Amino acid sequence: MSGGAKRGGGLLVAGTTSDAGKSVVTAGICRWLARQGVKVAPFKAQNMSLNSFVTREGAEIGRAQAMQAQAARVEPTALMNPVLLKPGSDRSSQVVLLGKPVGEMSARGYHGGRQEQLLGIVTDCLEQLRGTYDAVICEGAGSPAEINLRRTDIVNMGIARAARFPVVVVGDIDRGGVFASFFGTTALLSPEDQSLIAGYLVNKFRGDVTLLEPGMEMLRGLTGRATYGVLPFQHGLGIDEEDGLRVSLRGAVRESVVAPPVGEDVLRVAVCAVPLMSNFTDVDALAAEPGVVVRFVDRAEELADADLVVVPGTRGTVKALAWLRERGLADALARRAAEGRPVLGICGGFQLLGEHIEDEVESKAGSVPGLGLLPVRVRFEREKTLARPVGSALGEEVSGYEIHHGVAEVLGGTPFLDGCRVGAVWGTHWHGSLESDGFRRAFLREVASAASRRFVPAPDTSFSSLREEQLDLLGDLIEEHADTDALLRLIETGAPSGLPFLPPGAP
Ligand SMILES: NC(=O)CC[C@H](N)C(=O)O
Repeated sequence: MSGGAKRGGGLLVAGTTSDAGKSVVTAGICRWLARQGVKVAPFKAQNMSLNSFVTREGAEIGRAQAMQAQAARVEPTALMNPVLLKPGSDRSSQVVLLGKPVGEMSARGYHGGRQEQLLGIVTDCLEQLRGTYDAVICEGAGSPAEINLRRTDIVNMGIARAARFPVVVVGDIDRGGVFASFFGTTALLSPEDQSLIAGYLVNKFRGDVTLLEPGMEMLRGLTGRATYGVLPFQHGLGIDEEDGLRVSLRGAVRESVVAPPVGEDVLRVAVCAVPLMSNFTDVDALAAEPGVVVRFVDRAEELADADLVVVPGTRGTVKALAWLRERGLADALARRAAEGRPVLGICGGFQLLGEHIEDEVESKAGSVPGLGLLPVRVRFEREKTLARPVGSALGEEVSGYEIHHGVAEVLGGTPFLDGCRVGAVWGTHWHGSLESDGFRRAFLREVASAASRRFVPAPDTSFSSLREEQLDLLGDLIEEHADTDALLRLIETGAPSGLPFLPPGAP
């Protein structure tokens, strides 16, 4: 395959549960194949996430697929994630189709018909990718054995069946129950689906593999299927994961780099864990700086010792505003602003720092007063702004991306990217600006000085190199701990024939 002799091979990476590690395994396989000279693309028919990215063509896709494209060393496109569901509540999501929003939909309405119509579209996207790439590594969602959803499935066995792709099921052994999960996941599928389940991949293993080996032998005896690898537990690999419907990251600390701080003080960043937080990955670039400690908070008291408070993006600007007020965070932010202590609002977080919001689109709440910390008026439009702007701030080049319905009219302050700054309160619609190394350092110097901290940013943190290192680590995991010859055979020739059927099958 490495010579590009054969087109259109592939594999579906499914999971026994959400969070089993499908996204990172898919990325690892992409990086390993790319290193072998294989022209490879990632694919996820349908993703549910509030962490999204804008392609060069201006299409919105899940961040996980953009990260996997980088692992594959190819430019991300809408084909790689044709359906993106962005939850707006527990029951409804914005449906983004081929990179553009097409409407809000209830879960019932979606599974009750719409999803079936989408199978044709997503298989068509996969076929287009297969026509261009030697291999397409597909990621499933949740578990392929969600028996209530199988009939309308377009992301697990639905897509594997349409493409006749072999399936490898990833299980998280750290939670226990991995053998039963592998067995049960297989045994609850129809005979036709089971014929594509090639085998298993154990993820997040700690300890001595020889202790696991008898279990894998028994699993082979029970299922007639091989375990393609045992990947060890690794810290710090949570790059651009999906967030599913997780409501809050309250109390979570973003994993920081191991390098010691350069200056005498650390810098504490508190990120308000607003409802429907979008692209909280924006703060990963801060956590990548030695000496910057990033944590998610939801109490006013937690802002007291923070040197910088970030109000991140949200799919519910008006909802987030009400939440900040209810929890006393709004008052704490106003006090900070008055004291000249730094606050950074990004996208939805920027919008709510303004004076006024007119929203007949997202919340349909009409006219809502903002926190009034920035001279900005926001009006929500039906048309979504999707862009990849470049510009400069604090004398440094900045690039970012924009995903929002709200349009901001900036009425004063010092210009800052597309937004403005008043005193120590900064606001912009741009996501990803902190990934620009020079700007991030300059911004952190401003924060340190406003907070009177003897914090010094490291002179050489390169966010893109750190990201590359992580992707390389994922490639190493696959190369060193999976049976890559067997995986390559699967990708090239499909599931082995004669795989046994495990009763009872699909109900
Ligand atoms: N990404 C965001 O934070 C979006 C902000 C807001 N919900 C809008 O659509 O305008």
